[in-house]
Amino acid sequence: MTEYKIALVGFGGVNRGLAQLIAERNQSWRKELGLSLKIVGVTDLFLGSIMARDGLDAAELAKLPSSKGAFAQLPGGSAEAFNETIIKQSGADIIAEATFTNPVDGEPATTFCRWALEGGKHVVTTNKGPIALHADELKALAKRNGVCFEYEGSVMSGTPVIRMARETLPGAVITGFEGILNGTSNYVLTRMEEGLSFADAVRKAQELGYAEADPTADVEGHDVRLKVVILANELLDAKLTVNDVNCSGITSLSPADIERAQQSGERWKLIGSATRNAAGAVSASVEARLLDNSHPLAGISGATNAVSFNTELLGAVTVSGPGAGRIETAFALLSDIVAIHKSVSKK
Ligand SMILES: NC(=O)c1ccc[n+]([C@@H]2O[C@H](COP(=O)([O-])OP(=O)(O)OC[C@H]3O[C@@H](n4cnc5c(N)ncnc54)[C@H](O)[C@@H]3O)[C@@H](O)[C@H]2O)c1
Ligand SMILES: N[C@@H](CCO)C(=O)O
Repeated sequence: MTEYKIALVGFGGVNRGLAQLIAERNQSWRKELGLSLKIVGVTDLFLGSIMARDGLDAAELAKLPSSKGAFAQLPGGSAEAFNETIIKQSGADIIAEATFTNPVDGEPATTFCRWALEGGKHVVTTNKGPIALHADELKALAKRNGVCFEYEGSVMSGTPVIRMARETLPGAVITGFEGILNGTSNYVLTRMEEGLSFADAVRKAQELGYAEADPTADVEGHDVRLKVVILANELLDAKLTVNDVNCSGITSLSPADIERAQQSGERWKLIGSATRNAAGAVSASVEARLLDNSHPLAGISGATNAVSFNTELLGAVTVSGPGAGRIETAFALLSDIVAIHKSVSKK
C-alpha cells in the first residue's frame, strides 16, 4: 500500500469533489487500489490557502464554506493563495490542478504545471488550457523529470476516453471522431426542448457545477474546440492549434428552431469532429448540427457526452457517459492517480 501526498490547486467544484471522495473512500482505496491519499496543501485564489505536511482533514476541507478567504478560519490557514509555496514546498508527491480553464494562453495553470513537474512532482489536471495549448512542452518536461502528467478529465469528465483509446485502440487505426463534448450546452439544448428558456437552462447548468466560470465558453463552442484539439492531437497525431478549428456554438438557436426540429423528428446538437484524409491532413470543426432522431448521437441528453471514433478495423466505436459534474470529474483525477500508481509500481 502506498500513501501519496497530494496538494490541490484550485478548490472549486472538482477539487472539492476530490476532497469529498478522499474523506469518504480513502479506507476502501487502500484495499481496492493499493493506495491512499493525504492532502498536504490546498490553495485557491478566492478561498486562500493552507498547508500541513502531516495532512489535513479531508472531510473538514470538503465542508469549508465558499466565502472569500475561508481558509483563514482553519488553524494555520491564510486568506491569501500561496500557490507557488503550496506547489513547491508542501511536500506533495502529486499536484491536482483544477483552476479556471484559460482558452487563450492556458495561464496561470500552465505555470502551475511547470512548477510541479520541474520540482519532480506528478501532475493530474482537468484543465483544458494547458493540454490544448502546451501539451507537448509539458509532456516533455514530465519525461525529463521522471514524473507523470495525466489529464483524462480534460475531455468528457470522468468518462474514460483518452486513456481508453490510447490503450485499447492501437492498431484499429482511428481516422476521425465526432462527438457531443460539452455537458453544459447539451444540458441547455435538452432543457430547451422541455420548454425552459436559454438563460434559465444556463443558470441551472451553473448551479449543477457543469458550466465554466464564464459559460460563454460552453455555449459558444470554445470549450468543445479545446477538446477537439486535445483529442485530435492525442489520437490522430495531428498538430492542431485552436485557430485551425472552425467554431460556432448554440447561441443563435432560438426556441422556435428547437421546436421546429422536434416537430420534424430531429434534434440540434453541438458537434465537435475531426477527420484525417488520405494524405494524412487533419481537419476539424465545432458547430451545431441538426441530427435525425435515428442518429446515434441524437439520443444523448442532459450533461451526458458521447464520442464516436471512426476506425479502419472496427468501424465506429462509441463511448458515452458523464461529460461534466463535480464528483464525475473528481473521479477523472482519481483515475489519473491510479495510472500514476501503476506506472510508479512498475519501476
Ligand atoms: N466542473 C466540471 O464538470 C469540469 C469537467 C471537466 C473539466 N473541468 C475543468 O476543471 C477545472 C476546474 O473546474 P471546477 O468546476 O472545479 O471550476 P470552479 O470554477 O468551480 O473552480 C475553480 C477554482 O479555481 C480557483 N482559481 C482560479 N484561478 C486560480 C489561480 N490563479 N490560483 C488559484 N486558484 C484559482 C477559483 O477560485 C475556483 O475556486 C476547470 O479548468 C474546468 O474547465 C471541469
Ligand atoms: N464546462 C464543461 C466542463 C467539462 O469540461 C462542460 O460543460 O462540458
